[in-house]
Amino acid sequence: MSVTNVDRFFGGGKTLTRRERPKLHALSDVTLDIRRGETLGIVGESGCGKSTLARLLVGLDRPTGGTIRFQTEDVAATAARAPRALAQKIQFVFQDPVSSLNPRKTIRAILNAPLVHLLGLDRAARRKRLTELMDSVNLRPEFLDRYPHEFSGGQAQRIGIARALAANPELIVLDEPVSALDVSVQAQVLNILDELKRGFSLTYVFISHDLSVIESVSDRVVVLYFGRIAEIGSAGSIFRNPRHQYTKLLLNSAPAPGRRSTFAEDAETELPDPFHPPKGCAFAARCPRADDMCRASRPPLQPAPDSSGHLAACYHPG
Ligand SMILES: Nc1ncnc2c1ncn2[C@@H]1O[C@H](COP(=O)(O)OP(=O)(O)OP(=O)(O)O)[C@@H](O)[C@H]1O
Repeated sequence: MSVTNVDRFFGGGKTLTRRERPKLHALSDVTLDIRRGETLGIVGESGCGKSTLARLLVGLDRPTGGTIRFQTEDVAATAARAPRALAQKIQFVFQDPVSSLNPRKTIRAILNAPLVHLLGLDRAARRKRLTELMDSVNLRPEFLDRYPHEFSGGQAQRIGIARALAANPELIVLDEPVSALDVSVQAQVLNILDELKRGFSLTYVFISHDLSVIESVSDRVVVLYFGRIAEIGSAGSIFRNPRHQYTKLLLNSAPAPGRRSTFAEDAETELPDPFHPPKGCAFAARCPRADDMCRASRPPLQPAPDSSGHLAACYHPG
């Protein structure tokens, strides 16, 4: 998937009395590639645009600028013209496992829907696939006739994962898939995701505000700050050698190893006004190294000198 110069703002336009309606910049100028077979982690504190990006990647929303292509197709155009074809390739797992499942439907009905509507399987093929799906998320087939409220959070999230897997997608976007779960259950779900990824040659975009989760699952990591990419690189490089001062601050304030803390607890969370984004670096007001240049102009994403593919939008990296 290629995301090129993507913007998403909300609001804008004119009121009835022709006054300018303010524009909220949720995402600005986001460019990144998602490579086949990788887990791309996207991390950032609340309000930085993670969920907005997730919705754009799966075609639930369309960018106000820029393009998102999956293989050769424009995601927003395919979502409008052939949503089922898109859903066969790209799936989504939500944060809140229980409320993302229809409470009035049994698990069998929930899992059957994509098998009928996306794959057009006959009854015998569906029965076989249902057993395989339940098995792949370590749930007993007897559970098929139960309702979502009868499951624990971890079990419900495994059903959410089985539902995403049902149509044999190539890419799964997981938006905070373990954030609502207890830590012990998180590990279980992360292990299942890892096994599924290898077993079915999947590609994941894994969104979380939790540094320790992102560190444990990602091949590459994107750090979002205030709707822009602050830094992107291999997980090893980001966690061992962060270049953006924002990432450094986060890592320094998070206890390692097994850092359990998350952004909201660690960093001061006051962000610039999203209706009036600053001219320069959005992190300048919080940054120990900020100078006049940082406040006057926005630093572009620039590669590290070691040609590792690690980019940071910072005038004073490293
Ligand atoms: N439909 C919408 N209308 C107006 N503003 C929106 C809408 N969706 C998101 N926003 C705004 O866009 C910004 C980014 O929100 P988003 O939900 O993508 O952040 P997030 O990083 O996922 O945060 P959280 O982890 O709290 O969900 C926020 O300022 C949010 O208020």
